[in-house]
Amino acid sequence: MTTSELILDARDLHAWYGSSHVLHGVSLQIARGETVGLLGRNGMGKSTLIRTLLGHVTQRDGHIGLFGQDMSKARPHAAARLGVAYVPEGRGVFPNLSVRENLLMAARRGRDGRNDWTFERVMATFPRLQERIANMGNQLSGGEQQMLSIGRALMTHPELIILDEATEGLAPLIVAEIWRVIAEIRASGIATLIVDRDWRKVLARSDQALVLQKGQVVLSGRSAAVAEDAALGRYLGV
Ligand SMILES: Nc1ncnc2c1ncn2[C@@H]1O[C@H](COP(=O)(O)OP(=O)(O)OP(=O)(O)O)[C@@H](O)[C@H]1O
Repeated sequence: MTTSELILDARDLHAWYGSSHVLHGVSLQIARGETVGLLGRNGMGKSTLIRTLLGHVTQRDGHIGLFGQDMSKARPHAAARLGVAYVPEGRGVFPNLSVRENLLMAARRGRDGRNDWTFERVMATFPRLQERIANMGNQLSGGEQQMLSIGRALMTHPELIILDEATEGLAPLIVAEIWRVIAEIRASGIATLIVDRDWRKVLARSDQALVLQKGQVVLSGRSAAVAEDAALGRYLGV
């Protein structure tokens, strides 16, 4: 893979919370349109890695390249302007705006002028949201809010969507619905970084995967190979 195909090129990342050293030299590359799974037990550094990539962890070291730009010292929001949409667990919805307003407010063209994720397409992708179109954000169930968050991310025409525990705590039917949408996003050519407790699904639906243990990458590669690795169960505690 040539460097120019990489939309994210993070190398040797370290992160600290005060004196606590949490990431110990993590590298992560994502190519255009690629789906990457990020696995690891609780507290191993997955969210910290994402927050570091987005510039939210200020005590950090290492290189972060995004679309060929050096973002190592960038502030939060700079990544969003470049086309990275972050869908944090159960957040990102305006409670006092309707579903329609939440979506329309997020709308903007992609960096290359793309406008293929229209309001109508998002509605067609999430039939449940269509039924709730006039409801306020705070009248939605947790699953509907999560869908709305993903819908808002799509309306920004991102190059990369980061989904941190998008299915956490949701009913099985809703979880299945979200995985269906994740597959649709993948098929549409948007790169994704996915954190989810269901490691089997993550590995079955991603191109590459990496497993974190105590802030270090202990296993990485093609997802199919990671799924077959004898050490996987030990790292995930399953
Ligand atoms: N704001 C914070 N201040 C101090 N320590 C933190 C903070 N956030 C996370 N940590 C610590 O950093 C380590 C990594 O946490 P992180 O949330 O990145 O793990 P994770 O793999 O995402 O796990 P989880 O699935 O539980 O969120 C843990 O030891 C955690 O206690």
